[in-house]
Amino acid sequence: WAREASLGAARRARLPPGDMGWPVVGAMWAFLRAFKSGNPDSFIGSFIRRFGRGGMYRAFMFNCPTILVATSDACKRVLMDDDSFGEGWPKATVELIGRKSFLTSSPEEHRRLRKLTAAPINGFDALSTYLGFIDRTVAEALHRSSEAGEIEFLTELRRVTFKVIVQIFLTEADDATMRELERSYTDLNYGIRAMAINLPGFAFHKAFKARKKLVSVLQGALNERRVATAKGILKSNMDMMDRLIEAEDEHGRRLDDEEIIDIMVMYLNAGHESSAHISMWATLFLLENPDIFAKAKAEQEEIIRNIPPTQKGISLRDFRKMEYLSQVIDETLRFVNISFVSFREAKKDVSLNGYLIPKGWKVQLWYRSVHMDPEVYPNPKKFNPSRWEGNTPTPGTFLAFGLGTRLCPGNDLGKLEISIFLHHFLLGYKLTRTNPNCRIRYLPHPRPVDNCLAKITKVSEEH
Ligand code: HEM
Repeated sequence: WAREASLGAARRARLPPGDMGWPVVGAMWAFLRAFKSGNPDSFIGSFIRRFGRGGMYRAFMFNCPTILVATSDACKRVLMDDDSFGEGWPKATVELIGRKSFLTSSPEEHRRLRKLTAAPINGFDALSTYLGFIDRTVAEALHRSSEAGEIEFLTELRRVTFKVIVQIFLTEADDATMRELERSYTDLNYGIRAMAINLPGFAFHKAFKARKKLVSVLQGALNERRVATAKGILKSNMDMMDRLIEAEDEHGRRLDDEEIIDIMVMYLNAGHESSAHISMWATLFLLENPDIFAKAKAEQEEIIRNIPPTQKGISLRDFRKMEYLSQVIDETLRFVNISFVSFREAKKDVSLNGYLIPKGWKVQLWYRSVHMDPEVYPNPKKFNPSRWEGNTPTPGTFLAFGLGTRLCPGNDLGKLEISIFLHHFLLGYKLTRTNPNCRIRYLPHPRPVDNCLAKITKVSEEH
């Protein structure tokens, strides 16, 4: 109320409709209740019901006055306007991912570091470099899982995608380091969308301890690199940590340890969670829809038939031929909404759709609402990969990877990993869930609470 009052009557009258909720907690209870009840759309639904379909609402969330934006056009305008909007992530996310990561860097620093880090993970050449490693890692993991009896399918997938991102960022990490990092990331993630309450029993507290462990492991790796460089030990292959150590800005300034570590913490996290979750969901949707499964499998069989006998494994060209599989993945991304919301902050007073977004207020971009809007996606609750056939989405309607200068730099890599996993799965394996009707938890990402307990069985001898 105090934050609204300080705007003055004229500016207050231009705020979008909404309600600041209960003192201190604001709309957080309603948000958590909706996500824990298994019906996350009921949160924005309650604003629509009370204040109309305008798509912009005011609320108090994560301890800040906030404008919720839930239409594709308004999301696009915020995402494309870097002069008016900067990053505005909640305190918990910034504390856990790192104050010197992309989440808080200045626009110039962000541009520079993004260029440095995105080039080695994107584009034809970069992806060709990783394809063989991804292919082998996926094939081995599926084979191992099929011999292991009951497994947590999601946990196995997270191990696969984590191995890939560690290979790119920290090539020489040994198994013990990998395991330590992996365990800490599980705890870190559970705190990322929580309130920043650093008291025992709260998700943030455990996550903060996990961050400390991650920092100490990465600091150890960084120290080793610096010692090796000082001794003049040269490596033949540079990984991302080497690139970050070597990087200089136009004044010759290098990144300090804290900056390198925060960028690594961010990339190692962003680079494995989403790909693993989407691989799991795509597999489950394929199994629930036998006709879609059959069509996707037929496409993969056709691709395999056309691989020349001299070629080992699949190539990037084969991956580009996976048109229907790409539709299955896009539909999974739309349907699951792994990044259901993104956060910005107004750098100045902004007028949008006739409403005021006051300077300093947070802006939440509800990607989930855009993907579930029946005017954008008819029958949105139906999993229908064919809706993507011949359909290039208009900008702002498909936000699975964001948009604008913060567009996900790992979008192609993520899709490649998911495609390779599904390629192997469709051709050679079957999955039987232990609890097919297991409850779904929506925070921090949608997943069955049992992490998808299942048995994987081989159906083809070729695998
Ligand atoms: C299916 C897989 C993935 C999904 C759905 C996904 C989704 C997203 C989304 C929605 C954003 C933008 C957030 C915003 O609007 O501010 C984003 C940013 C980001 N993603 Fe991804 N991502 C995926 C895979 C990856 C991979 C494989 C990597 C690493 C190689 C990665 C690294 C990042 C980074 C570093 C950012 C921050 C970019 C910036 O602020 O400039 N992501 N991702």
